Formats: sequence, C-alpha cells, structure tokens
Amino acid sequence: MTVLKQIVGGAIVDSLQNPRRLLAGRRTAPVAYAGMWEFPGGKVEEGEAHEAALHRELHEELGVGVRLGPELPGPTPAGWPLNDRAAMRVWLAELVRGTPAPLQDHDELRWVALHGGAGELLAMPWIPADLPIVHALLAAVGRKTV
Ligand SMILES: Nc1nc2c([nH]c(=O)n2[C@H]2C[C@H](O)[C@@H](COP(=O)(O)OP(=O)(O)OP(=O)(O)O)O2)c(=O)[nH]1
Repeated sequence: MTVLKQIVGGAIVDSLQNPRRLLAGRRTAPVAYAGMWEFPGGKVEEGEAHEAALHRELHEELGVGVRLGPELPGPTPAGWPLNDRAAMRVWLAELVRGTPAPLQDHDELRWVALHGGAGELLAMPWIPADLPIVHALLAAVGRKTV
C-alpha cells in the first residue's frame, strides 16, 4: 500500500489582519522543481503534529518564527493534492520572529503583491500543483484573480 506523503506549507503574508503580500520561495531541488515557486514548508515527520511540522520547516528553511492563521482548506482531508503520492495542508501565517532568508531549499524569496490583479504572482512559474492553492489564497484574501 502506498501511504500518502503529508506535506505542510505556509502562505506567509505580511499581515494576517490585512494581507497585501505573500512570501514565495523559489526551489533549488529536485531538478524537476528547481526554479519553480512554492509555499515554504515540507514533509511531516512520523508522529509529528501538522502545525508543529510547519513551524519546524519554516524555522529550518527561512530562519523565522510565525503565527499561524486559518488553514486554506483543500479539497481533501489531507489538503491539496500535489501528485499521486503527496498532498499538502496550507496555513496562512505571519512573521513573529526573524527575517526570512533562503537558508535551505530555496535560492530566492520574494514578497509578491496579492492585490491589483496579482499579475506578478500569477505570472511566476509556480509548481503546477500549487496554482489552485494560489487562486484559493487570492479568493480568501478577497482579491480578484481574473
Ligand atoms: N514545501 C512545498 N512542497 C511542495 C509544494 N508544492 C509541491 O508540489 N511540493 C512538493 C515538492 C516535494 O516533492 C514535496 C515537499 O517536499 P520537501 O522537499 O519540501 O520536504 P522536506 O523539506 O521535508 O524535504 P526533505 O529534506 O525531507 O527531502 O512536495 C509547495 O508549495 N511547498
């Protein structure tokens, strides 16, 4: 039996109260995803709570502490399907400690506008499986995506 890999990701915004920008990360690996943008995060370890995994991953990858906001609910209990082996739960988050730096897994971090049509955000080469999540985020923050 193939067990679905549970991934957790952070939609880190400048403010949970009034989100205007999203922090996206550009992946360095594996080759298939290198150069593509994603929600920073990673795999949940065995026995680890999902939210705890997200705090750990964001600390390891970006060197930051965050406050989690609401989950951006996906279409399945495991969140957003990424491929036939993995799904990702995504939470909105805001920074409470540290300045994000591409310490691990990313070669660039970018704050991208969620308003004004979100042209830059939608033009970035996201991991394809993330696009529905990006659209759901835009809808959740009340911005038009088209
Ligand atoms: N973190 C993250 N992973 C994503 C996203 N979209 C997407 O398809 N993925 C895929 C890429 C990877 O196959 C998997 C996440 O694995 P990862 O490599 O980030 O996890 P990790 O940091 O725990 O990695 P590792 O060091 O244990 O290998 O999910 C996304 O937005 N964020």
